[in-house]
Amino acid sequence: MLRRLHGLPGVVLALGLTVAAVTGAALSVRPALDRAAAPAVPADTSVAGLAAQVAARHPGISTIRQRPDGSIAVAFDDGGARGVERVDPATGAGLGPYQVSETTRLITNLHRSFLAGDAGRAAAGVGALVMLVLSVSGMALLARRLGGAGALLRPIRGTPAQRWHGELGRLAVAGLVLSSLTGLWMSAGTFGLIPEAQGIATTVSASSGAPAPVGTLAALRSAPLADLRELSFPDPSDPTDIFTLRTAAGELQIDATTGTALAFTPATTLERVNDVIRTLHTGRGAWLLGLLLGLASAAVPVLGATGIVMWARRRAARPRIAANAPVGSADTVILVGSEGNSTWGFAGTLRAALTAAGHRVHIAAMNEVSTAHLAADRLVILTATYGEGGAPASANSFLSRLARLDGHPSVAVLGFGDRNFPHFCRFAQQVADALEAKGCPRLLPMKRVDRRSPQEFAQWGQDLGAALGHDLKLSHVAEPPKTLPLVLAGRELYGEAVGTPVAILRFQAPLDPRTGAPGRLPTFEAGDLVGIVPPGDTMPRFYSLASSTRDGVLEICVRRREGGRCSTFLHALAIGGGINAFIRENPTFRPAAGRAPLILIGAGAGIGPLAGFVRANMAGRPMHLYWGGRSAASDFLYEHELAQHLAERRLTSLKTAFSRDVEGGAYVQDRIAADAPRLRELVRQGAQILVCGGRDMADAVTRAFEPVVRPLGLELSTLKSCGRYVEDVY
Ligand SMILES: Cc1cc2nc3c(=O)[nH]c(=O)nc-3n(C[C@H](O)[C@H](O)[C@H](O)COP(=O)(O)O)c2cc1C
Repeated sequence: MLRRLHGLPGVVLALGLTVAAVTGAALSVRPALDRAAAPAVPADTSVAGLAAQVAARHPGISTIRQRPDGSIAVAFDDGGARGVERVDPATGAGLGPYQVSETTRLITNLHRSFLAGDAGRAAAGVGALVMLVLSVSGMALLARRLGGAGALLRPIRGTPAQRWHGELGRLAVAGLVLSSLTGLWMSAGTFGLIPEAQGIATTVSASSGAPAPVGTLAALRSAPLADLRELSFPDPSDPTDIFTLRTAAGELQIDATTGTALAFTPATTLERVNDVIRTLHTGRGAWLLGLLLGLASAAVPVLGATGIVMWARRRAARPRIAANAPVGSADTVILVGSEGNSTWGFAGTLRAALTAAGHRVHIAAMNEVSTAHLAADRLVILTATYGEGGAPASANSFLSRLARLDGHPSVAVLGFGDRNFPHFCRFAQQVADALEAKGCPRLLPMKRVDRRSPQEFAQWGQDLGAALGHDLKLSHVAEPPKTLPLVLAGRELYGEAVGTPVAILRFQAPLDPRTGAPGRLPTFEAGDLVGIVPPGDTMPRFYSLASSTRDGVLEICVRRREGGRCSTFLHALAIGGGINAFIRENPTFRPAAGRAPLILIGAGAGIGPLAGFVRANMAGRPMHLYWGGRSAASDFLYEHELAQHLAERRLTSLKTAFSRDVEGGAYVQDRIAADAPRLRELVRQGAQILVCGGRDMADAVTRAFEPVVRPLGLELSTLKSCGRYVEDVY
């Protein structure tokens, strides 16, 4: 619901909102400029003083108006010479005609009505309402992603579009809510939806003698100029006409002959509210607020563009459920909990494999769960986890609905998540627990898939097949990747002597066959993943990238595994040999922005992305690398390059551990334990820790790191949840 409220309306109205916001941002600068240009109003000047000075020059003066920035405009009709003039509040001297520039007029009209009269004004009002809904629903969505309202200030992870959208959104939300609420109010006022402020009409009788000089009128002499909004002069042809002085407090009628106050009509509450709202919307009279509101509005085009990118991606990945077996006839029901939609893709692969094996399969979102679903023989649940271990969008009402339903199918739950989060697949665990508590027999123990690993999914498929009594081959290829050809340009081989053959492989784009010029590499950063599909296979294997596009090569470290189809293929590839590959962003595994130190920890081929981060560290940010191999003589990957980086200060320190060396014989976690005080100091300075390598090594590093941070009153789970301890583990 929230997403529907936020997504499509935002995309459809992005252009209109951008026009309103950009023009609003442009107008927001005016109050500050006007204020800088407006002459200062002297504290001791009275309305009478200024009126006398101006009246001496303009006998046909009709009004003196003070704008919120303090500038004064005088309207006059001096026997045919009519006009509006700006005057100096201190001397009453003319400062030239008062006029609004054509550009300002155009921007104002665009802002208020899209240059389309009443229809445009109504559209602007609707725009304000949409902006309000988008701001509030956007914050609610962000809170849900980050784990609740209390987590709204946490670092935002995801693709660049998601990060920009979230970061700018939370910076701008207060300004946008204020602008849209006040805009909505003003718009409602324009269309008479807010009752007009009804001043109490007072009938006064003024004396009809000769008017006294305006500078002598007592009621005007006692009115400070700073309070003036507008002073209307009496009509010279009507001897009984009066002066009307408007201030924030109300309206004062003044006898033109005696200068006495005849009646005072205080401003109504509604008038005061309107005043405040106008100030809050325009920043007139509050230039700093105006500038802040302008900044918030300036974020709208970026929010619109990133929002459209996110929406388009989600749409492209949206499940297309074709030929779904009716729930009543299905023996197997698959329920999906997803937010970013990738889990739907896995569910589609599972459904295809089960259908091929002769099952009748119905697939639906977890939020749709009903008694009919629970009447099937078996229920398979695939669900992601979000925020602080919470439910994804399509499953957020599942647990409460389930509690009200009857039925006991046998169940298998598969969680999709990311080990970098402190609550890995926690929602899937909650679902499995709830089903067990309900008395549903377990078809399989609950399993977890880390970062959409097709291998882990395939493994689970084998287990499910075994439980069902037939083969189940799940080869999941997330949205068929568009691969591009690459050719092997260089190779270094390590570790053969110690039984861990690891190759550093460097690929380039093939030469353009027509021009012979070097082809272009796709865009990637160190730490992103390259998917490589080995010949005769459909399932890609993913390798962490050790280089970025700027390095001019695509570099990976590949350990050859016994029976490993892709690693064997890559190790056997001759220079000039080709592969088909595609890039998958891995935005969670990147050095955070800033100059805080980085602690890079890896073992074996896990050094790849870490070496890439060091290579890119031209700015000399403090980087400390801990790396473990087997033998310094055989598998010290990047030895020479790292030595050079140390000399160039791209790398601050390097600690290695070689497990098979006679001297030393240590693992990377031993180095961490030995260096605890130094590492603790780095964490105290705000260091981010990036770990890359095998699961066992990562677990050992976690155990070694916990005592490092505990004396600081920190838990690794806290560091993980704010992106300061991230793992890329296989
Ligand atoms: C903002 C955000 C929060 C996440 N929170 C968690 C979490 O707390 N625990 C977890 O295991 N995975 C977490 N993940 C990872 C997702 O569950 C994982 O990427 C999943 O495969 C996404 O599936 P979907 O595309 O179907 O939504 C999070 C991902 C994002 C983008």
